[in-house]
Amino acid sequence: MYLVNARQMREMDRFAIEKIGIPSIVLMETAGQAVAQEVEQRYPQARLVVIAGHGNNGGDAFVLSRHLQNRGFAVNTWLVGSEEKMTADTAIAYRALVQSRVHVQKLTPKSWNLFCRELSGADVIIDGLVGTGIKGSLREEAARVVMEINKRKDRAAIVSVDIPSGINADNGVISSVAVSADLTVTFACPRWGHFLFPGAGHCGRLIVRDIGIPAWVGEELGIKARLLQDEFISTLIPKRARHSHKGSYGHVLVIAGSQSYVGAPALTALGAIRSGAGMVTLALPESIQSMVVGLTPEAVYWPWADKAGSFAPHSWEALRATNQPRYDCVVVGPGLGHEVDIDWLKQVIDRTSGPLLLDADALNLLGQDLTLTENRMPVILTPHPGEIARIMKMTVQEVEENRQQIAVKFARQHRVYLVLKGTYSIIATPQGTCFVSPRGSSSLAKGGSGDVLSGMIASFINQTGDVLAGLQCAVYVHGMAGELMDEYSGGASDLGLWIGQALQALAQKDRDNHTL
Ligand SMILES: NC(=O)C1=CN([C@@H]2O[C@H](COP(=O)(O)OP(=O)(O)OC[C@H]3O[C@@H](n4cnc5c(N)ncnc54)[C@H](O)[C@@H]3O)[C@@H](O)[C@H]2O)[C@@H](O)CC1
Ligand SMILES: Nc1ncnc2c1ncn2[C@@H]1O[C@H](COP(=O)(O)OP(=O)(O)O)[C@@H](O)[C@H]1O
Ligand SMILES: [K+]
Repeated sequence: MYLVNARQMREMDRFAIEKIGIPSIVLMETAGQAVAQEVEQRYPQARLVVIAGHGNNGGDAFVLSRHLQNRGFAVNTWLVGSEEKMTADTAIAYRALVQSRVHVQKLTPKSWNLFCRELSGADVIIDGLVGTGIKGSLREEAARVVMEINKRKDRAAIVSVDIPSGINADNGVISSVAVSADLTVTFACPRWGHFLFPGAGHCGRLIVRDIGIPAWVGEELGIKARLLQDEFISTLIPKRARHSHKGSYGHVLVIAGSQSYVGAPALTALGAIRSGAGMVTLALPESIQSMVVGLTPEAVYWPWADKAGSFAPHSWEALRATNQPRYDCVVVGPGLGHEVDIDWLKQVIDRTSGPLLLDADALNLLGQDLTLTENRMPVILTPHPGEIARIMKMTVQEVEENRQQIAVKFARQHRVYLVLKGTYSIIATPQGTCFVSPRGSSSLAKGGSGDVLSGMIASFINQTGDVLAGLQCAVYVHGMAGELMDEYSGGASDLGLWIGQALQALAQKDRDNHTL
């Protein structure tokens, strides 16, 4: 499913109207009807207050008000704005509502108290004040209305049309206030503002409804961002064959760990093993090997020269041995600590082959010289916002406010695959496309979850035989596993169990899709 900004959504609309010939009023009617259906299904017999602005977001609200009234709901509809400023379609939707003998009240200083009383009597408040057309921060009257809506949050369900009013659909920024919705019903495809914070935190449950715009329009318009979904990921999950052996599922090499971070390599190995890797070799500083073995008996161990609990400067020479097996994907970084230097990393990069994933401390080293991976492909970087901020010499806040742009630009410029972790994780490719995973939970906001993810990525790259497919599977399944795990008690080392459950659920979905 495509993920768009406000301009791209307008282009999609225009394409549907001008090139396909769907009248704009039909799009509005379908959008309004879709929200009405969602409300009817979820809140039967609720007393409703519908709030409409004079833009097209308000037009959708007028349509849904008419349909819900016809369905027998008690609806009070308020216009916040003026009839003169209505768009052509909104004016049509407004006339149809009035001519259906529905009374629409206009918010004025005189009617303010009545408006507040009606809000207090509502079971459901529907917010059609402003949608993707917002400019800057909400004007005073709209901001006051939003604050009144939010005051009823405990007593009424709040449903936003398209996007909660006050959120910038391009970047999730809230300039002053925004509606805090329980349910948001959007149309055709989601907007970036639904997945970027702080706006994303105001959407509640997000429903995307088809309004008749064909999916291929996104491709026609060259939209490069997509939201990952169960249906798509379930087709990527590697199948297990009865007639197979450990070599069938790839060999992951993890070069990681130090005395202070004994668990990190074990968690990376766990991520790989619990997501189906055939073989995992752990290259560790010699002195910590005996401790890690107890944590991961499935791995093969490769002790490298040690200096005070970290990799010794020349430990990479282990890679010189001519009889070393071929590794299908190499992960470098988890728990390396600060003792290894950039020359060590350079040697490791130059002397290994196949897909290379740099995580954690390897990313900090890479920040000193971004040309290190220039001659190596494919390279995967998995920074959290703090790591990419260090690499790019920005603040974490700057990163968080520009997640999409930073991920896409960095991946393109340095020709790497980049996973910008966090809520919600973004996968960006060297070709400039990007994918957002809606999956995840605060159960993952704990040390070690990222180590598990790097192992999962390597394992899925090997099993799918494709870097992008491997990344998509790993990020998505990791997030799903987090959702299944208890938010409080689940730790990174418990993820293994939930990875299995997530994979089973996706595999079942794939089977269902192939059953007539
Ligand atoms: N394909 C789609 O997604 C469709 C979208 N439609 C709706 O159309 C909406 C976009 O319509 P518009 O482009 O008319 O824009 P909106 O209705 O979202 O916003 C523009 C209106 O909001 C007011 N406004 C803008 N900034 C404001 C601020 N800071 N404070 C207070 N008021 C402000 C403007 O004066 C104008 O009246 C979508 O959000 C959606 O609800 C539907 O009508 C049909 C199809
Ligand atoms: N609140 C959250 N919601 C969704 N995913 C989260 C959340 N917190 C953390 N994660 C995910 O957990 C992982 C944490 O990685 P990272 O910060 O590198 O941890 P560590 O280095 O301790 O292993 C990332 O994949 C991130 O996207
Ligand atoms: K809205």
